[in-house]
Amino acid sequence: MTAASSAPLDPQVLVVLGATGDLARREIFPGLFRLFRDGLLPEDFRVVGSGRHSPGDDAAFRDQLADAVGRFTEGTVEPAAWQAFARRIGFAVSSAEDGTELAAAVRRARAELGERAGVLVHLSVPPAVAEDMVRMLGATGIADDARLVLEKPFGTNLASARSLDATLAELAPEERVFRIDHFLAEEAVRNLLALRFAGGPLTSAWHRDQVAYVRIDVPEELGLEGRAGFLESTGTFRDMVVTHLCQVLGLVAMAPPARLSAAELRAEKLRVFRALRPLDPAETVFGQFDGYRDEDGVAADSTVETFVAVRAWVDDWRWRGVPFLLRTGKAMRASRRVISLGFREPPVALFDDPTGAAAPAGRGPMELSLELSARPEVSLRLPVKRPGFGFELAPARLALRTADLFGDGEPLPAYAKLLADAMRGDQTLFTGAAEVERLWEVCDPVLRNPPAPSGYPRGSWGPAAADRLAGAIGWAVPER
Ligand SMILES: NC(=O)C1=CN([C@@H]2O[C@H](COP(=O)(O)OP(=O)(O)OC[C@H]3O[C@@H](n4cnc5c(N)ncnc54)[C@H](OP(=O)(O)O)[C@@H]3O)[C@@H](O)[C@H]2O)C=CC1
Ligand SMILES: O=C1O[C@H](COP(=O)(O)O)[C@@H](O)[C@H](O)[C@H]1O
Repeated sequence: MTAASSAPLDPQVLVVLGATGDLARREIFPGLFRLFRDGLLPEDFRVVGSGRHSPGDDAAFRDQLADAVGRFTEGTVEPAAWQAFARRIGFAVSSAEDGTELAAAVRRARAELGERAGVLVHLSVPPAVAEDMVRMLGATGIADDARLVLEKPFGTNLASARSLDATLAELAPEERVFRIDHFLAEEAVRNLLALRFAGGPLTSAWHRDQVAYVRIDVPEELGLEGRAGFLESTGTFRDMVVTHLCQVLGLVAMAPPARLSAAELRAEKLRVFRALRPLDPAETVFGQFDGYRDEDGVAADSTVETFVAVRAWVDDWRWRGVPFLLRTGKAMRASRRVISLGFREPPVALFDDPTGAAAPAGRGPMELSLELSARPEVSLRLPVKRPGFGFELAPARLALRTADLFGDGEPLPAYAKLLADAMRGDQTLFTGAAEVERLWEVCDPVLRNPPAPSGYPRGSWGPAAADRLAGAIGWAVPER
Protein backbone atom coordinates (compact mmCIF):
# COMPACT_ATOMS: atom_id res chain seq x y z
CA MET A 1 0.00 0.00 0.00
CA THR A 2 1.70 3.18 -1.07
CA ALA A 3 1.97 6.17 1.25
CA ALA A 4 0.50 9.38 -0.16
CA SER A 5 3.19 10.57 -2.50
CA SER A 6 4.63 13.91 -1.53
CA ALA A 7 5.34 14.77 -5.18
CA PRO A 8 3.39 17.90 -6.18
CA LEU A 9 0.27 17.10 -8.18
CA ASP A 10 -0.46 18.49 -11.60
CA PRO A 11 -3.35 20.95 -11.71
CA GLN A 12 -6.71 19.17 -11.67
CA VAL A 13 -10.26 19.73 -12.78
CA LEU A 14 -12.44 17.78 -10.37
CA VAL A 15 -15.86 17.00 -11.80
CA VAL A 16 -18.60 15.70 -9.51
CA LEU A 17 -21.66 14.27 -11.26
CA GLY A 18 -24.67 14.02 -8.93
CA ALA A 19 -23.26 17.03 -7.06
CA THR A 20 -26.61 17.84 -5.46
CA GLY A 21 -27.04 14.34 -4.04
CA ASP A 22 -26.61 12.88 -0.59
CA LEU A 23 -23.16 11.39 -1.11
CA ALA A 24 -21.81 14.61 -2.59
CA ARG A 25 -22.93 16.75 0.33
CA ARG A 26 -22.14 14.19 3.02
CA GLU A 27 -18.76 12.91 1.83
CA ILE A 28 -17.35 14.22 -1.43
CA PHE A 29 -17.34 17.97 -0.88
CA PRO A 30 -16.40 17.67 2.82
CA GLY A 31 -13.66 15.24 1.68
CA LEU A 32 -12.34 17.63 -0.97
CA PHE A 33 -12.40 20.51 1.52
CA ARG A 34 -10.47 18.40 4.01
CA LEU A 35 -7.82 17.64 1.36
CA PHE A 36 -7.61 21.33 0.52
CA ARG A 37 -7.18 22.27 4.19
CA ASP A 38 -4.48 19.61 4.62
CA GLY A 39 -2.59 20.79 1.54
CA LEU A 40 -3.32 17.52 -0.29
CA LEU A 41 -4.98 19.06 -3.33
CA PRO A 42 -2.83 20.44 -6.14
CA GLU A 43 -1.86 24.07 -5.91
CA ASP A 44 -4.16 24.80 -8.86
CA PHE A 45 -7.55 23.15 -9.20
CA ARG A 46 -11.15 23.78 -10.18
CA VAL A 47 -14.24 21.90 -9.07
CA VAL A 48 -17.20 21.54 -11.42
CA GLY A 49 -20.34 20.19 -9.78
CA SER A 50 -22.98 18.84 -12.10
CA GLY A 51 -26.53 17.53 -12.07
CA ARG A 52 -29.69 17.69 -14.13
CA HIS A 53 -31.12 20.52 -12.02
CA SER A 54 -29.19 23.71 -11.42
CA PRO A 55 -29.33 25.11 -7.88
CA GLY A 56 -29.59 28.58 -9.53
CA ASP A 57 -26.07 29.81 -10.12
CA ASP A 58 -22.53 29.15 -8.84
CA ALA A 59 -23.13 31.28 -5.75
CA ALA A 60 -26.27 29.34 -4.83
CA PHE A 61 -24.41 26.07 -5.31
CA ARG A 62 -21.56 27.26 -3.07
CA ASP A 63 -24.07 28.29 -0.40
CA GLN A 64 -25.57 24.79 -0.48
CA LEU A 65 -22.11 23.32 -0.14
CA ALA A 66 -21.10 25.67 2.68
CA ASP A 67 -24.02 24.29 4.62
CA ALA A 68 -23.15 20.68 3.90
CA VAL A 69 -19.43 21.08 4.54
CA GLY A 70 -20.17 22.83 7.85
CA ARG A 71 -22.45 20.01 8.87
CA PHE A 72 -20.35 17.05 7.78
CA THR A 73 -16.83 18.25 8.56
CA GLU A 74 -15.34 17.25 11.86
CA GLY A 75 -13.98 20.31 13.68
CA THR A 76 -14.38 23.95 12.74
CA VAL A 77 -14.59 25.18 9.17
CA GLU A 78 -12.48 28.35 9.11
CA PRO A 79 -14.33 30.95 6.96
CA ALA A 80 -11.11 32.05 5.23
CA ALA A 81 -10.22 28.48 4.27
CA TRP A 82 -13.76 27.88 3.04
CA GLN A 83 -13.72 31.06 0.92
CA ALA A 84 -10.38 30.14 -0.63
CA PHE A 85 -11.75 26.69 -1.50
CA ALA A 86 -15.21 27.79 -2.59
CA ARG A 87 -14.10 30.38 -5.11
CA ARG A 88 -12.79 27.55 -7.30
CA ILE A 89 -16.18 25.80 -7.42
CA GLY A 90 -18.79 26.16 -10.15
CA PHE A 91 -21.87 24.31 -11.37
CA ALA A 92 -22.85 23.10 -14.85
CA VAL A 93 -26.00 21.26 -15.83
CA SER A 94 -25.66 17.84 -17.46
CA SER A 95 -27.68 14.72 -18.12
CA ALA A 96 -27.10 11.44 -19.89
CA GLU A 97 -28.65 12.97 -23.02
CA ASP A 98 -26.87 16.31 -22.99
CA GLY A 99 -23.40 17.09 -21.64
CA THR A 100 -22.78 20.24 -23.68
CA GLU A 101 -22.78 22.73 -20.80
CA LEU A 102 -20.63 20.48 -18.65
CA ALA A 103 -18.11 19.89 -21.44
CA ALA A 104 -17.81 23.65 -21.97
CA ALA A 105 -17.25 24.20 -18.23
CA VAL A 106 -14.53 21.52 -18.15
CA ARG A 107 -12.81 23.05 -21.21
CA ARG A 108 -12.88 26.51 -19.59
CA ALA A 109 -11.44 25.15 -16.36
CA ARG A 110 -8.66 23.34 -18.22
CA ALA A 111 -7.84 26.43 -20.20
CA GLU A 112 -7.47 28.38 -16.94
CA LEU A 113 -5.20 25.73 -15.42
CA GLY A 114 -2.92 25.14 -18.38
CA GLU A 115 -2.17 22.18 -20.57
CA ARG A 116 -0.79 19.93 -17.82
CA ALA A 117 -4.19 19.94 -16.10
CA GLY A 118 -5.69 16.51 -15.50
CA VAL A 119 -9.39 15.71 -15.13
CA LEU A 120 -10.95 13.48 -12.50
CA VAL A 121 -14.67 12.70 -12.77
CA HIS A 122 -16.53 11.22 -9.79
CA LEU A 123 -19.86 9.70 -10.84
CA SER A 124 -21.94 10.10 -7.70
CA VAL A 125 -25.13 8.97 -9.43
CA PRO A 126 -27.49 6.01 -8.94
CA PRO A 127 -26.14 2.74 -10.41
CA ALA A 128 -28.89 2.44 -13.01
CA VAL A 129 -27.74 5.63 -14.76
CA ALA A 130 -23.96 5.23 -14.44
CA GLU A 131 -23.46 3.63 -17.86
CA ASP A 132 -25.47 6.30 -19.69
CA MET A 133 -23.50 8.98 -17.87
CA VAL A 134 -20.22 7.30 -18.86
CA ARG A 135 -21.39 7.30 -22.49
CA MET A 136 -22.15 11.01 -22.19
CA LEU A 137 -18.60 11.58 -20.88
CA GLY A 138 -17.33 9.71 -23.92
CA ALA A 139 -19.52 11.54 -26.43
CA THR A 140 -18.53 14.96 -25.10
CA GLY A 141 -14.81 14.13 -24.99
CA ILE A 142 -14.65 14.71 -21.22
CA ALA A 143 -13.54 11.08 -20.73
CA ASP A 144 -10.71 11.38 -23.28
CA ASP A 145 -7.89 11.51 -20.77
CA ALA A 146 -9.83 11.71 -17.51
CA ARG A 147 -9.70 9.40 -14.51
CA LEU A 148 -13.19 8.02 -13.90
CA VAL A 149 -14.33 7.20 -10.37
CA LEU A 150 -17.38 4.91 -10.27
CA GLU A 151 -19.55 4.48 -7.21
CA LYS A 152 -20.82 1.25 -5.75
CA PRO A 153 -22.96 -0.61 -6.49
CA PHE A 154 -21.20 -1.05 -9.80
CA GLY A 155 -24.17 -1.89 -12.03
CA THR A 156 -27.36 -3.45 -10.72
CA ASN A 157 -26.66 -7.10 -11.58
CA LEU A 158 -24.07 -9.20 -13.40
CA ALA A 159 -25.25 -8.29 -16.91
CA SER A 160 -25.27 -4.54 -16.25
CA ALA A 161 -21.87 -4.66 -14.47
CA ARG A 162 -20.39 -6.45 -17.50
CA SER A 163 -21.96 -3.96 -19.84
CA LEU A 164 -20.63 -1.03 -17.77
CA ASP A 165 -17.16 -2.61 -17.78
CA ALA A 166 -17.33 -3.00 -21.56
CA THR A 167 -18.38 0.63 -22.05
CA LEU A 168 -15.62 1.84 -19.77
CA ALA A 169 -13.08 -0.28 -21.61
CA GLU A 170 -14.00 1.48 -24.88
CA LEU A 171 -13.27 4.86 -23.30
CA ALA A 172 -10.43 4.44 -20.86
CA PRO A 173 -7.69 1.97 -20.00
CA GLU A 174 -8.16 0.18 -16.67
CA GLU A 175 -5.50 2.41 -15.00
CA ARG A 176 -7.93 5.33 -15.38
CA VAL A 177 -10.95 3.50 -13.91
CA PHE A 178 -11.48 3.63 -10.14
CA ARG A 179 -14.30 1.52 -8.67
CA ILE A 180 -15.00 2.84 -5.20
CA ASP A 181 -16.04 0.90 -2.15
CA HIS A 182 -15.31 3.36 0.61
CA PHE A 183 -15.33 0.72 3.36
CA LEU A 184 -12.01 -0.49 1.95
CA ALA A 185 -10.43 2.87 2.74
CA GLU A 186 -11.60 3.03 6.33
CA GLU A 187 -8.64 3.38 8.64
CA ALA A 188 -9.92 0.38 10.59
CA VAL A 189 -10.11 -1.87 7.55
CA ARG A 190 -6.52 -1.11 6.74
CA ASN A 191 -5.75 -1.78 10.38
CA LEU A 192 -7.29 -5.23 9.89
CA LEU A 193 -4.59 -5.95 7.32
CA ALA A 194 -1.93 -4.89 9.81
CA LEU A 195 -3.44 -7.09 12.50
CA ARG A 196 -3.61 -10.08 10.20
CA PHE A 197 -0.39 -9.84 8.27
CA ALA A 198 2.16 -8.04 10.42
CA GLY A 199 2.99 -11.35 12.16
CA GLY A 200 2.18 -12.98 15.48
CA PRO A 201 -0.31 -15.65 16.54
CA LEU A 202 -3.34 -14.08 14.85
CA THR A 203 -1.85 -14.86 11.44
CA SER A 204 -1.95 -18.60 12.14
CA ALA A 205 -5.19 -18.51 14.15
CA TRP A 206 -7.05 -16.99 11.18
CA HIS A 207 -8.34 -20.34 10.05
CA ARG A 208 -11.25 -22.77 10.40
CA ASP A 209 -9.20 -24.83 12.89
CA GLN A 210 -9.44 -21.93 15.35
CA VAL A 211 -12.32 -19.77 14.17
CA ALA A 212 -15.91 -20.97 14.71
CA TYR A 213 -17.71 -18.05 13.06
CA VAL A 214 -17.24 -14.64 11.50
CA ARG A 215 -19.76 -11.85 11.90
CA ILE A 216 -19.82 -8.63 9.86
CA ASP A 217 -22.43 -6.40 11.40
CA VAL A 218 -23.33 -2.94 10.08
CA PRO A 219 -26.57 -1.72 11.68
CA GLU A 220 -27.40 1.92 10.91
CA GLU A 221 -29.56 4.27 12.96
CA LEU A 222 -30.23 6.56 10.02
CA GLY A 223 -33.39 6.08 7.98
CA LEU A 224 -34.03 7.42 4.50
CA GLU A 225 -32.44 10.88 4.81
CA GLY A 226 -34.25 12.02 1.66
CA ARG A 227 -32.93 9.03 -0.30
CA ALA A 228 -36.24 7.28 -0.91
CA GLY A 229 -35.71 7.37 -4.68
CA PHE A 230 -32.30 5.76 -4.34
CA LEU A 231 -33.37 3.09 -1.87
CA GLU A 232 -36.57 2.25 -3.72
CA SER A 233 -34.60 1.58 -6.90
CA THR A 234 -31.56 -0.04 -5.30
CA GLY A 235 -32.58 -1.77 -2.05
CA THR A 236 -30.30 -2.55 0.86
CA PHE A 237 -29.06 -5.85 -0.56
CA ARG A 238 -27.49 -4.15 -3.60
CA ASP A 239 -26.55 -1.00 -1.68
CA MET A 240 -24.73 -2.65 1.20
CA VAL A 241 -24.38 -6.45 0.91
CA VAL A 242 -23.17 -7.01 -2.67
CA THR A 243 -20.73 -4.19 -2.02
CA HIS A 244 -19.41 -3.16 1.40
CA LEU A 245 -20.21 -6.29 3.40
CA CYS A 246 -18.92 -8.71 0.77
CA GLN A 247 -15.79 -6.62 0.23
CA VAL A 248 -15.06 -6.67 3.95
CA LEU A 249 -15.71 -10.44 3.92
CA GLY A 250 -13.09 -10.68 1.17
CA LEU A 251 -10.47 -8.89 3.28
CA VAL A 252 -11.29 -10.97 6.36
CA ALA A 253 -11.17 -14.29 4.50
CA MET A 254 -8.33 -13.78 2.03
CA ALA A 255 -4.97 -15.48 2.30
CA PRO A 256 -1.90 -13.29 2.83
CA PRO A 257 -1.15 -11.34 -0.35
CA ALA A 258 2.41 -11.39 -1.66
CA ARG A 259 2.49 -7.61 -1.33
CA LEU A 260 0.08 -4.77 -0.59
CA SER A 261 -0.59 -3.76 -4.16
CA ALA A 262 -3.89 -3.35 -5.98
CA ALA A 263 -3.18 -6.39 -8.16
CA GLU A 264 -2.32 -8.70 -5.25
CA LEU A 265 -5.18 -7.59 -3.01
CA ARG A 266 -7.67 -7.95 -5.84
CA ALA A 267 -6.32 -11.39 -6.77
CA GLU A 268 -6.57 -12.69 -3.19
CA LYS A 269 -10.08 -11.30 -2.72
CA LEU A 270 -11.12 -12.79 -6.04
CA ARG A 271 -9.92 -16.22 -4.87
CA VAL A 272 -12.21 -15.86 -1.84
CA PHE A 273 -15.16 -14.72 -3.95
CA ARG A 274 -14.66 -17.69 -6.29
CA ALA A 275 -14.97 -19.95 -3.24
CA LEU A 276 -17.92 -17.99 -1.84
CA ARG A 277 -20.96 -20.24 -2.21
CA PRO A 278 -23.77 -18.51 -4.16
CA LEU A 279 -26.00 -16.97 -1.50
CA ASP A 280 -29.05 -19.02 -0.65
CA PRO A 281 -32.39 -17.18 -0.33
CA ALA A 282 -33.24 -19.71 2.40
CA GLU A 283 -30.28 -18.38 4.39
CA THR A 284 -31.18 -14.74 3.75
CA VAL A 285 -33.60 -12.57 5.72
CA PHE A 286 -35.02 -9.34 4.31
CA GLY A 287 -36.73 -6.78 6.53
CA GLN A 288 -38.54 -3.49 6.06
CA PHE A 289 -38.87 -1.03 8.93
CA ASP A 290 -42.40 -0.21 10.07
CA GLY A 291 -43.56 3.06 8.52
CA TYR A 292 -41.20 2.81 5.51
CA ARG A 293 -44.17 2.76 3.12
CA ASP A 294 -45.46 6.04 4.59
CA GLU A 295 -42.23 7.89 3.74
CA ASP A 296 -42.24 10.45 0.90
CA GLY A 297 -41.22 8.85 -2.37
CA VAL A 298 -41.90 5.27 -1.24
CA ALA A 299 -44.55 3.18 -3.01
CA ALA A 300 -47.54 2.33 -0.82
CA ASP A 301 -47.01 -1.35 -1.59
CA SER A 302 -43.21 -1.31 -1.67
CA THR A 303 -41.49 -4.62 -0.93
CA VAL A 304 -38.03 -3.04 -0.98
CA GLU A 305 -35.79 -4.31 1.82
CA THR A 306 -34.29 -1.88 4.32
CA PHE A 307 -32.65 -4.70 6.27
CA VAL A 308 -30.69 -7.79 5.23
CA ALA A 309 -29.16 -10.66 7.17
CA VAL A 310 -27.27 -13.43 5.38
CA ARG A 311 -25.45 -16.59 6.38
CA ALA A 312 -22.67 -17.10 3.85
CA TRP A 313 -20.07 -19.84 3.36
CA VAL A 314 -16.59 -19.76 1.88
CA ASP A 315 -15.89 -23.24 0.57
CA ASP A 316 -12.11 -23.21 0.56
CA TRP A 317 -9.49 -25.00 2.66
CA ARG A 318 -9.23 -22.12 5.09
CA TRP A 319 -12.93 -21.51 5.80
CA ARG A 320 -15.11 -24.46 4.84
CA GLY A 321 -17.80 -25.01 7.49
CA VAL A 322 -17.38 -21.59 9.15
CA PRO A 323 -20.54 -19.45 8.92
CA PHE A 324 -20.05 -15.82 7.88
CA LEU A 325 -22.97 -13.85 9.28
CA LEU A 326 -23.66 -10.54 7.56
CA ARG A 327 -26.23 -8.01 8.76
CA THR A 328 -27.11 -4.44 7.90
CA GLY A 329 -30.21 -2.29 7.99
CA LYS A 330 -31.62 1.20 8.22
CA ALA A 331 -33.53 2.68 11.19
CA MET A 332 -31.96 0.22 13.59
CA ARG A 333 -31.12 0.60 17.28
CA ALA A 334 -27.55 1.84 16.79
CA SER A 335 -24.96 2.64 14.15
CA ARG A 336 -22.04 0.27 14.37
CA ARG A 337 -19.62 -1.43 11.99
CA VAL A 338 -18.15 -4.45 13.68
CA ILE A 339 -16.23 -7.46 12.42
CA SER A 340 -16.10 -10.28 14.97
CA LEU A 341 -14.34 -13.61 14.90
CA GLY A 342 -15.50 -16.18 17.44
CA PHE A 343 -12.84 -18.71 18.41
CA ARG A 344 -13.57 -22.37 18.93
CA GLU A 345 -14.39 -23.51 22.44
CA PRO A 346 -12.37 -26.30 24.02
CA PRO A 347 -13.87 -29.77 23.66
CA VAL A 348 -14.47 -30.00 27.41
CA ALA A 349 -15.90 -27.11 29.46
CA LEU A 350 -13.45 -27.73 32.27
CA PHE A 351 -14.36 -24.80 34.45
CA ASP A 352 -18.11 -24.68 34.18
CA ASP A 353 -19.77 -28.01 34.19
CA PRO A 354 -18.55 -31.16 35.84
CA THR A 355 -20.14 -33.17 33.03
CA GLY A 356 -18.04 -31.18 30.54
CA ALA A 357 -21.15 -30.30 28.52
CA ALA A 358 -20.99 -26.58 27.81
CA ALA A 359 -20.00 -23.12 28.93
CA PRO A 360 -22.89 -21.26 30.55
CA ALA A 361 -25.02 -19.14 28.26
CA GLY A 362 -24.03 -15.48 28.27
CA ARG A 363 -20.28 -15.86 28.57
CA GLY A 364 -19.75 -16.81 24.96
CA PRO A 365 -16.57 -17.97 23.27
CA MET A 366 -13.43 -15.90 23.00
CA GLU A 367 -14.24 -13.25 20.40
CA LEU A 368 -12.04 -10.76 18.58
CA SER A 369 -13.88 -7.64 17.44
CA LEU A 370 -12.77 -4.84 15.18
CA GLU A 371 -14.75 -1.65 15.23
CA LEU A 372 -14.63 -0.13 11.75
CA SER A 373 -14.85 3.46 12.88
CA ALA A 374 -12.59 6.27 11.80
CA ARG A 375 -10.84 5.69 15.14
CA PRO A 376 -10.23 1.95 15.03
CA GLU A 377 -10.79 -0.20 18.08
CA VAL A 378 -9.76 -3.80 18.48
CA SER A 379 -11.01 -5.80 21.41
CA LEU A 380 -10.84 -9.35 22.66
CA ARG A 381 -13.55 -10.88 24.79
CA LEU A 382 -11.99 -13.59 26.89
CA PRO A 383 -12.81 -15.54 30.04
CA VAL A 384 -11.00 -14.63 33.26
CA LYS A 385 -11.13 -16.37 36.59
CA ARG A 386 -13.12 -14.44 39.12
CA PRO A 387 -10.77 -13.88 42.12
CA GLY A 388 -11.64 -16.04 45.07
CA PHE A 389 -11.92 -19.52 46.34
CA GLY A 390 -13.58 -21.27 43.39
CA PHE A 391 -12.99 -21.53 39.64
CA GLU A 392 -15.76 -19.35 38.37
CA LEU A 393 -15.09 -17.65 35.04
CA ALA A 394 -16.40 -14.26 33.96
CA PRO A 395 -16.24 -12.50 30.57
CA ALA A 396 -13.70 -9.69 30.28
CA ARG A 397 -12.64 -7.41 27.44
CA LEU A 398 -9.18 -6.29 26.43
CA ALA A 399 -9.49 -3.18 24.28
CA LEU A 400 -7.04 -1.25 22.15
CA ARG A 401 -8.09 2.11 20.82
CA THR A 402 -5.78 3.72 18.29
CA ALA A 403 -6.92 7.15 19.50
CA ASP A 404 -5.34 6.34 22.91
CA LEU A 405 -2.08 5.53 21.15
CA PHE A 406 -1.89 8.19 18.50
CA GLY A 407 -4.13 10.95 19.80
CA ASP A 408 -7.70 11.78 19.05
CA GLY A 409 -7.06 14.16 16.12
CA GLU A 410 -9.31 14.37 13.09
CA PRO A 411 -8.77 11.16 11.11
CA LEU A 412 -8.72 11.45 7.32
CA PRO A 413 -12.19 10.30 6.16
CA ALA A 414 -12.32 7.37 3.74
CA TYR A 415 -13.59 9.52 0.86
CA ALA A 416 -10.84 12.08 1.30
CA LYS A 417 -8.27 9.28 1.23
CA LEU A 418 -9.82 7.72 -1.89
CA LEU A 419 -10.10 10.98 -3.79
CA ALA A 420 -6.47 11.75 -3.00
CA ASP A 421 -5.44 8.26 -4.13
CA ALA A 422 -7.42 8.55 -7.37
CA MET A 423 -5.78 11.89 -8.16
CA ARG A 424 -2.42 10.18 -7.72
CA GLY A 425 -3.45 7.16 -9.79
CA ASP A 426 -3.13 4.77 -6.81
CA GLN A 427 -5.68 1.94 -7.20
CA THR A 428 -4.69 -0.07 -4.10
CA LEU A 429 -7.92 0.60 -2.22
CA PHE A 430 -10.25 0.34 -5.22
CA THR A 431 -12.00 -2.81 -6.39
CA GLY A 432 -11.36 -4.69 -9.64
CA ALA A 433 -13.79 -5.64 -12.40
CA ALA A 434 -13.42 -9.40 -11.93
CA GLU A 435 -14.19 -9.37 -8.20
CA VAL A 436 -17.17 -7.06 -8.64
CA GLU A 437 -18.57 -9.28 -11.40
CA ARG A 438 -18.04 -12.45 -9.34
CA LEU A 439 -19.92 -10.86 -6.41
CA TRP A 440 -22.91 -10.19 -8.64
CA GLU A 441 -22.79 -13.85 -9.65
CA VAL A 442 -22.69 -14.98 -6.01
CA CYS A 443 -25.59 -12.69 -5.10
CA ASP A 444 -27.68 -13.57 -8.14
CA PRO A 445 -29.83 -16.31 -6.48
CA VAL A 446 -31.09 -13.76 -3.94
CA LEU A 447 -31.67 -11.11 -6.60
CA ARG A 448 -33.71 -13.59 -8.62
CA ASN A 449 -35.62 -15.02 -5.70
CA PRO A 450 -35.68 -12.38 -2.95
CA PRO A 451 -37.27 -13.35 0.35
CA ALA A 452 -40.39 -11.39 1.32
CA PRO A 453 -39.36 -8.70 3.84
CA SER A 454 -40.50 -9.08 7.47
CA GLY A 455 -41.47 -5.93 9.31
CA TYR A 456 -39.39 -4.59 12.20
CA PRO A 457 -39.91 -1.64 14.52
CA ARG A 458 -37.75 1.48 13.98
CA GLY A 459 -35.00 1.57 16.55
CA SER A 460 -34.91 -2.21 16.91
CA TRP A 461 -32.30 -4.78 15.92
CA GLY A 462 -34.39 -6.00 12.95
CA PRO A 463 -36.80 -8.90 12.42
CA ALA A 464 -36.84 -11.95 14.68
CA ALA A 465 -36.13 -14.15 11.65
CA ALA A 466 -32.60 -12.68 11.58
CA ASP A 467 -32.03 -13.83 15.16
CA ARG A 468 -33.15 -17.31 14.20
CA LEU A 469 -30.72 -17.23 11.26
CA ALA A 470 -27.81 -16.40 13.56
CA GLY A 471 -28.86 -19.10 16.06
CA ALA A 472 -26.61 -19.54 19.10
CA ILE A 473 -23.95 -17.24 17.64
CA GLY A 474 -26.26 -14.23 17.91
CA TRP A 475 -25.72 -10.66 16.72
CA ALA A 476 -24.73 -8.84 19.90
CA VAL A 477 -22.37 -5.94 19.18
CA PRO A 478 -19.76 -5.40 21.90
CA GLU A 479 -20.42 -2.69 24.49
CA ARG A 480 -18.33 0.46 23.91
N1 LIG B 1 -25.34 8.52 0.28
C1 LIG B 1 -24.39 7.75 0.80
O1 LIG B 1 -24.18 7.69 2.02
C2 LIG B 1 -23.54 6.94 -0.10
C3 LIG B 1 -23.84 6.77 -1.45
N2 LIG B 1 -23.00 6.05 -2.25
C4 LIG B 1 -23.29 5.86 -3.67
O2 LIG B 1 -23.33 7.13 -4.32
C5 LIG B 1 -24.24 7.11 -5.42
C6 LIG B 1 -25.22 8.28 -5.28
O3 LIG B 1 -25.94 8.08 -4.09
P1 LIG B 1 -26.67 9.27 -3.33
O4 LIG B 1 -25.90 10.52 -3.45
O5 LIG B 1 -26.97 8.76 -1.99
O6 LIG B 1 -28.00 9.37 -4.18
P2 LIG B 1 -28.95 10.64 -4.34
O7 LIG B 1 -30.19 10.12 -4.90
O8 LIG B 1 -28.98 11.44 -3.11
O9 LIG B 1 -28.18 11.54 -5.41
C7 LIG B 1 -27.88 11.10 -6.69
C8 LIG B 1 -27.62 12.28 -7.59
O10 LIG B 1 -27.56 11.77 -8.90
C9 LIG B 1 -28.30 12.61 -9.77
N3 LIG B 1 -29.18 11.78 -10.61
C10 LIG B 1 -30.24 11.07 -10.21
N4 LIG B 1 -30.81 10.45 -11.27
C11 LIG B 1 -30.11 10.83 -12.35
C12 LIG B 1 -30.23 10.54 -13.73
N5 LIG B 1 -31.20 9.78 -14.22
N6 LIG B 1 -29.32 11.07 -14.55
C13 LIG B 1 -28.35 11.85 -14.08
N7 LIG B 1 -28.20 12.17 -12.78
C14 LIG B 1 -29.06 11.66 -11.93
C15 LIG B 1 -29.16 13.52 -8.95
O11 LIG B 1 -28.91 14.87 -9.28
P3 LIG B 1 -29.91 15.65 -10.26
O12 LIG B 1 -31.31 15.28 -9.85
O13 LIG B 1 -29.58 17.08 -10.05
O14 LIG B 1 -29.55 15.16 -11.60
C16 LIG B 1 -28.70 13.32 -7.53
O15 LIG B 1 -28.17 14.49 -6.98
C17 LIG B 1 -24.91 5.73 -5.38
O16 LIG B 1 -24.27 4.90 -6.28
C18 LIG B 1 -24.65 5.25 -3.95
O17 LIG B 1 -24.58 3.83 -3.85
C19 LIG B 1 -21.85 5.50 -1.77
C20 LIG B 1 -21.51 5.64 -0.46
C21 LIG B 1 -22.33 6.33 0.49
O1 LIG C 1 -22.62 3.23 0.56
C1 LIG C 1 -23.35 3.47 1.49
O2 LIG C 1 -22.82 3.58 2.70
C2 LIG C 1 -23.53 4.22 3.77
C3 LIG C 1 -22.83 3.77 5.05
O3 LIG C 1 -21.52 4.20 5.04
P1 LIG C 1 -21.02 5.27 6.09
O4 LIG C 1 -19.61 5.49 5.78
O5 LIG C 1 -21.89 6.50 5.91
O6 LIG C 1 -21.24 4.63 7.42
C4 LIG C 1 -24.99 3.84 3.75
O7 LIG C 1 -25.69 4.58 4.72
C5 LIG C 1 -25.56 4.14 2.39
O8 LIG C 1 -26.91 3.68 2.32
C6 LIG C 1 -24.78 3.44 1.30
O9 LIG C 1 -25.21 3.91 0.03
